[in-house]
Amino acid sequence: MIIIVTGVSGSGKTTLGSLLAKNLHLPFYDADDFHPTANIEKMTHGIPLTDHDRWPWLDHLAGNIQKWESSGGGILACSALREVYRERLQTVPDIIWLHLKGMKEVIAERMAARKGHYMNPDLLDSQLNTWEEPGYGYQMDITKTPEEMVKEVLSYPEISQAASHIGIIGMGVMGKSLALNFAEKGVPVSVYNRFVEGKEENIASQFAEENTEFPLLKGFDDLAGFLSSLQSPKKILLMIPAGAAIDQQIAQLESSLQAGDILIDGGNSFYEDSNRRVKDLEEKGLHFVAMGVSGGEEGARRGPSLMPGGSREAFDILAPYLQKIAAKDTHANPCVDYIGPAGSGHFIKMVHNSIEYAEMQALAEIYQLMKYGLKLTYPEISKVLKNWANEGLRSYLLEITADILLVRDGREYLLDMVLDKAGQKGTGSWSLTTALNFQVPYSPLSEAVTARMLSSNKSNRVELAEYYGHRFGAFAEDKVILIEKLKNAYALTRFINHEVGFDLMKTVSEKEGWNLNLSEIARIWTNGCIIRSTMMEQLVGIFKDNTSIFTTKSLKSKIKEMKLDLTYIVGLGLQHSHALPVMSAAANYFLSRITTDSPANLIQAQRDYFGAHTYQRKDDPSGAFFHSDWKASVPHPS
Ligand SMILES: NC(=O)C1=CN([C@@H]2O[C@H](COP(=O)(O)OP(=O)(O)OC[C@H]3O[C@@H](n4cnc5c(N)ncnc54)[C@H](OP(=O)(O)O)[C@@H]3O)[C@@H](O)[C@H]2O)C=CC1
Ligand SMILES: O=C(CO)[C@H](O)[C@H](O)COP(=O)(O)O
Repeated sequence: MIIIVTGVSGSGKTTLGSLLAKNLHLPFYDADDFHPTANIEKMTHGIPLTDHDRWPWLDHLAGNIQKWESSGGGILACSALREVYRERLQTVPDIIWLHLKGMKEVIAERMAARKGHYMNPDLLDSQLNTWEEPGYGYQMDITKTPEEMVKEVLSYPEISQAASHIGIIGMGVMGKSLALNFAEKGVPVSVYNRFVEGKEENIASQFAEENTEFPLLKGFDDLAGFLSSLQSPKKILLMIPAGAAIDQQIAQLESSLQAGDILIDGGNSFYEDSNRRVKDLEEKGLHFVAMGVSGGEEGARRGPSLMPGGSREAFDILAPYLQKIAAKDTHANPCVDYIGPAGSGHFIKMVHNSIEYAEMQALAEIYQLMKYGLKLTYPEISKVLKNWANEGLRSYLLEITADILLVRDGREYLLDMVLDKAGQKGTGSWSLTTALNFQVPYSPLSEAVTARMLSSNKSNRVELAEYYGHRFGAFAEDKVILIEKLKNAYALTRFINHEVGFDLMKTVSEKEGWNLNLSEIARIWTNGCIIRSTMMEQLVGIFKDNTSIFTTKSLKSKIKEMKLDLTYIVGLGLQHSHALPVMSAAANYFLSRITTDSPANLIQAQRDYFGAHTYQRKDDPSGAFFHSDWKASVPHPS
């Protein structure tokens, strides 16, 4: 939405425009700020501008208007005294013109009261003489207060009924937060939630009513009304559960959409479903953008990490909007970029979540070791984690864990009241099946999923704990030394978790021909998402020059040092009956990756013994396959 406030100098364009911008959450621009120095010099000295002076300035503004419109709109205060000037600015359709009108005396008084403005009050006569009365737009009486004028403007049909740039379906945790994020960035947004009689009624309209500070947010409880409120091409973001709900929602929408309209699935859909949907909808002339969204409720509201894949053409249309709502990296660049074709955006979100699972499990293991092994109190553990954050291990998950440990429920810690059965919705398990399908070793990350499964069978655990008399053992070692070793063990586990996830992305990208940019993915994950961390910032540089964390020269000596502590901690923990699924799998994974002589020669021999599966020989570089009659060759004791 572009609104241009016109009128002679001193008529109150800047006051009304900036107040309106605040109310509509749109950026405000003052055309005076775009004048070249020569024009300012002239006006300061009371010399009227000629058309020759104005054309380059107007052309510059006209170009900006197009840019502002494509990135969600803006409000411009510009004298635009003559019709030819206004025509020059009319570079996008549907500009809303507000023309400020008032008596010369009132304007002169205001100009005289103005401090620090370069416009010489003597120019008022020249301005009034140049002014050509427009036959369109809204004529506004400047004797009203700016607040009264804003109220009046907000009731104009062009604004109150303006077509929305984005539509969101699904007013759950994420949909609501994203809607407010868009509205706050000045993007006109319509929202819709399904109507289930007696259960889910008027969710979207109520939501809009609860958020009247965003006049460009409109709520609809009927799908037809929602769809007709959207600008063409329609851009509809689905924030509903993955699976059948997405297919049903697409089926319900399809007949009302036109070629070129864009559907975006921002949920945690399985990427193979997204592969299919991108293809199916493309064949029907519709664009489908399968977009991973991370950051939870707070991220969605304040700035998520966004991973859009699928239709490139649609991404280019959506980019200005997504860039507005996304988190910003350390260089203030938005944490969003086109990921790749088909379901690649959902694929990397799935991998993100499996790293998330492993990072959470690693912290759970650290917490367990500190609580039962080191006998630290919750505030002590929290303090250690905060220190680690300040010593280079900062991550969102580490920080929230340090917070969680301090929360009380009456006299108890709330954490002690939380039932130890971990839930999961699918992305973790899908990552494992995908890794298996692509033959990518995934043990540390898969252990995190398995740990959640094991935790969920609480009654069986309780029964077996009693049966075997399981108790966590306490460590006798020096606490300070052990905490340092734990820190290194945790740090290396994190590198390994990320190596595993990025390795899956590298392999699938090569096999699917997606050309995923690992460094750019790391950049998108440096802010907004759940696995954001200082390590992720390091990975941006690492994946520019390396395809593996393990071959990064600058990390080699540190990794070697941390390896000693990881293996020590895993050994110590296991000896003291602490299950450490992710840390031990990480140690095993790393050792297996750096071993020259693996015992797999025995596996091959066994396979050949019982099934004639053949094997290759170390002393035959040709790679030929051999079979031996192992049984017949066993020397019998004489
Ligand atoms: N919560 C989080 O931290 C994150 C969630 N996600 C993903 O985003 C998506 C939405 O999550 P979230 O907002 O948390 O979920 P919620 O459960 O909070 O909201 C789900 C929304 O979908 C609607 N809905 C449910 N079933 C259907 C259906 N069959 N047809 C149409 N609408 C339906 C619900 O409407 P009603 O109220 O009528 O039931 C509700 O508005 C999911 O895919 C989730 O995995 C992604 C990143 C983070
Ligand atoms: O996508 C998310 C964050 O990025 C979800 O919040 C998270 O993955 C929840 O998944 P689960 O319920 O399986 O733990």
